[in-house]
Amino acid sequence: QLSSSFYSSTCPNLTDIVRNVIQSAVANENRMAASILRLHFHDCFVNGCDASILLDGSSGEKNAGPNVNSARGFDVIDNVKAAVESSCKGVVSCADILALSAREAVVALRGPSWTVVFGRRDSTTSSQSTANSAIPPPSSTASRLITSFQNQGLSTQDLVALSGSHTIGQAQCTNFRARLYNGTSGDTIDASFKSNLERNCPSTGGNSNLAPLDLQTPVTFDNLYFKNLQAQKGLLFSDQQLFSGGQSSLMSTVNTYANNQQAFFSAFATAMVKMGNINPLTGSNGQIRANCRKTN
Ligand code: HEM
Ligand SMILES: [Ca+2]
Ligand SMILES: [Ca+2]
Repeated sequence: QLSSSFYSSTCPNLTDIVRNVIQSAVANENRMAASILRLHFHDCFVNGCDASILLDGSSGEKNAGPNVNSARGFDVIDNVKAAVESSCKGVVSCADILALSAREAVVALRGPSWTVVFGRRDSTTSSQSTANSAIPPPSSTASRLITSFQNQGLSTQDLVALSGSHTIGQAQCTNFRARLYNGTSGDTIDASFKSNLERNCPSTGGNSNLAPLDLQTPVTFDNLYFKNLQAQKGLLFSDQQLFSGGQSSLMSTVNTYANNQQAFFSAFATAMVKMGNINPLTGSNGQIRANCRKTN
């Protein structure tokens, strides 16, 4: 029941306002597009797309394992919200702002566009424990990834398409170190790719050192992520599992997207709309937060 025209009378310039703020944030730091896209994912997988991840508080989602010292871009979302509030006071939810910002972030790095539907409302709670259980870790096997996406109503095609988000952005050493030094059962990482990663990710220390999720084009939204997987050059164990985890439907979907960027773009757009529809608060449930970091 979300709708593309939800704000057409109450905030007719919403798209332009959000686009301007996101474009300038991405121009200032290309990686910010990736960080904003990831915030929308980490919101939607935890009690639906309700801006729960944006609430401050040490017992909330910001301090959950997948987010602490990792999720970023909250200041940019504050700037988007401030710009929206100055034209359309009290009408646009933080959850809708995040969904629209994610699309504008992808478009800013030359990725596909899609129609964003609106009408989500904001939660009054944030669940650290649900974030810890619902967001899959980078050590996930293919079957764990399938189950975790299935729990959100997302298919194996959606899993592979949405994982294509890792065509942009960075990951910290702590999230791929085990592959380099401990060896992960079933891992198939390319040997020279592995030695290159070891240079900036030592066996101890350097936990927050960064490596690009797509070693070829980390600031362009394209299909090279899938070609990397075919070459055993996915950065995270979970990335490589899509091609090498023994699930033939995942592997063949990776091949399809590696061979046809348009097929990836169209599946990504479809999957982003599906993800954005996970369990929204609507009608009189929840609220329109005045400040995305706090309940009213
Ligand atoms: C399939 C399961 C997934 C796993 C296990 C996973 C895991 C991760 C990890 C560990 C990082 C690096 C975080 C850090 O080192 O601070 C990361 C980054 C990222 N993830 Fe995922 N992710 C998954 C799916 C997704 C999805 C569905 C999206 C978006 C729709 C997404 C978007 C991103 C982006 C854009 C980044 C880079 C963020 C930045 O540079 O700030 N990921 N992911
Ligand atoms: Ca949420
Ligand atoms: Ca790329």
